[in-house]
Amino acid sequence: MQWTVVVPLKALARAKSRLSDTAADGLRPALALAFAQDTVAAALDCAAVRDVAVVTGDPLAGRELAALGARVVADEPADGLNAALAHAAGVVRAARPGAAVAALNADLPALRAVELARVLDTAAEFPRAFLPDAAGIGTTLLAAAPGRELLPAFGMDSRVRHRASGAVEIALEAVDSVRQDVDTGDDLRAALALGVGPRTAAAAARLLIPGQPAG
Ligand SMILES: Nc1nc2c(ncn2[C@@H]2O[C@H](COP(=O)(O)OP(=O)(O)OP(=O)(O)O)[C@@H](O)[C@H]2O)c(=O)[nH]1
Ligand SMILES: C=C(OP(=O)(O)O)C(=O)O
Repeated sequence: MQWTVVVPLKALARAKSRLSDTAADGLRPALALAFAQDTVAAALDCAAVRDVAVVTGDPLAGRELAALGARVVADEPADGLNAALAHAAGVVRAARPGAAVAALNADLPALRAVELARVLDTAAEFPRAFLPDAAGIGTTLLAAAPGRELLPAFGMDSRVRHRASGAVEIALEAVDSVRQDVDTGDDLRAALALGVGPRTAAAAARLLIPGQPAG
């Protein structure tokens, strides 16, 4: 099965507020964009991915991610993350009613195409499926097979809420790069240890992160 991956990205100026102790106000927008670029580039490189749609109202992010090959969907109805995902899934399905749709967070800078393919191939066995984040509390990917609504419930404690919604939890080993979202300085250190994409590596080099290898 080939998936349309929907990546939500809020305005860069407001993004990654929980990284404020690691990255100053002036550096966070570039860091958030770098995470999204490395996430989208890896998704586009994935054999199980047909195409990538980024749902964002940020003009710079929209231009940069379109340049990588993503389609940009307007951030409507301006009512938060889950509404934006439901809107984008609707736009995708309006054009291709049989589309398999997977929502993927934009903050996965260590994402590897082969690991994403394993997750999506497993998701294809179920009507709806999700992958918990590295912390075991949230969600990094929610997938809906053709003909199934996405029904996104991202946000606080989304692992419990996605499970309660009937989505099957994907329990794969060795897909750390798909689970390692970056919300805090510790998350960023964990992602750097896994190995991040080139844009995040360059952006992180401008931060002074204890424990980060030099060069
Ligand atoms: N299009 C869109 N994406 C959103 C919205 N809110 C959050 N996102 C994205 O959804 C994912 C998870 O978002 P959050 O954890 O709420 O925000 P964040 O910027 O990652 O981090 P914090 O500011 O620290 O909460 C990220 O990829 C965000 O960019 C929204 O209203 N619209
Ligand atoms: C929105 C989510 O991600 P984050 O950890 O970035 O808040 C989530 O886990 O549902």
